[in-house]
Amino acid sequence: MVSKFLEETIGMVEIPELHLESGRVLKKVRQAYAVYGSLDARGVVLVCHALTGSHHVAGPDVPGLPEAWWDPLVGPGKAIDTERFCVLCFNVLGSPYGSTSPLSPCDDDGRPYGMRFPVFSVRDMVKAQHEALKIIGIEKLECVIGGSLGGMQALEWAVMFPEAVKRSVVIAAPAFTYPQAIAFNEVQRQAIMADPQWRGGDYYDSAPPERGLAIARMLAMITYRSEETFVKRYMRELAFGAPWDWDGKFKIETYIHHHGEKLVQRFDANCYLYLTRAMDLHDIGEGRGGVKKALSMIGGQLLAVGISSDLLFPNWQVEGIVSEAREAGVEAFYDEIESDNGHDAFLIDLDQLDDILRGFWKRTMLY
Ligand SMILES: CC(=O)SCCNC(=O)CCNC(=O)[C@H](O)C(C)(C)COP(=O)(O)OP(=O)(O)OC[C@H]1O[C@@H](n2cnc3c(N)ncnc32)[C@H](O)[C@@H]1OP(=O)(O)O
Ligand SMILES: N[C@@H](CCO)C(=O)O
Repeated sequence: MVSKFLEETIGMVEIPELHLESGRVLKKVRQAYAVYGSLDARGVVLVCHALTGSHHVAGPDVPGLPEAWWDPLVGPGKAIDTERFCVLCFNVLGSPYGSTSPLSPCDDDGRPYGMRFPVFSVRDMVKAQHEALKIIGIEKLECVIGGSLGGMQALEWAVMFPEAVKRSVVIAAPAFTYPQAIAFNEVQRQAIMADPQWRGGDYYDSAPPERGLAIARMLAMITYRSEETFVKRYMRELAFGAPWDWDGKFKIETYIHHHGEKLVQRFDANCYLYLTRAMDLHDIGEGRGGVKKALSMIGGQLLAVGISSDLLFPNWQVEGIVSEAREAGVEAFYDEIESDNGHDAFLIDLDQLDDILRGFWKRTMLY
């Protein structure tokens, strides 16, 4: 029977023990997830979310979760078609939207872990998702797809579990995080840590470090857009006042302030520290004899999608995955979103992404 509406189920799986790359062990690890369509569908598509996203990928608002971020792409008849596939997304380890994170109670005293939470990696996120899928009863994935941090997860999925992943789509993510991106992340973390309200991460009984987190997001927004966008939208226009009196602001200033103020209402500063650290640690070649050797482990087909104006993870870094993967004998394709919107184009230019995905499905005979 064909259903006209998107059906979403929010669930939770608990993994008894998760052995992290660092050697630390987390017990009773919770993985919140969303499922779209029926688990009896012909196959499963796993969607991986980015830094501040959640497992709520599509559909109407869900209380406690941010607005759906890929609604135009996921649903009946859409590029990620919930009438053909069961679509699943996990809230990543370390995120504040339900999965185990620095907000979770620590075994020692029942208080939130804060900075006592172990540093974890993208591989740990993927390992947790793999364990959770086993509990749910899913062994094979028609496709794993994600952008940014989600793209890092999709690539790790393809390398770590080649027997399970038939296709992977890596959008706006590199094979490893280059130094400039680590530098951007470090400035953001320092903004949080310099906020006196951060208190070494132990702020759960007091006011949270909103100022620091807002400044972190302000910088991040500059890396998520592009000079072209800012010139087109704001150029040097004033939002209000006179800038030589300190009471005035350019429109570009009020824009980044707006996004800073919005994030503090929905995100946790310690989670931000840990998730950005996990992005820094991303390197598929690490411990595997280099990037090409790691890519040679991929069993299925790979599509990497760059963004022409991406400042954070420039298109040449994404294209590099494909050239190395081909040399390693993997059936790999490169495509590009042509856009001025910068890194976040994978959340904005969805008509282009729709075409790119449908093209990849055709090429790889998904349908
Ligand atoms: C994939 C994932 O897993 S991550 C989750 C994705 N979601 C987010 O990142 C949430 C934050 N949102 C965003 O970054 C963006 O809104 C996107 C990526 C969703 C869409 O991008 P765009 O369409 O370019 O939106 P834009 O960046 O212009 O933001 C629009 C907001 O800025 C405000 N804004 C625009 N210009 C200005 C300005 N000069 N001064 C103040 N505010 C401004 C708008 O009023 C609007 O506010 P609202 O969101 O409160 O309604
Ligand atoms: N803007 C998105 C993507 C960042 O990579 C987010 O906040 O998660």
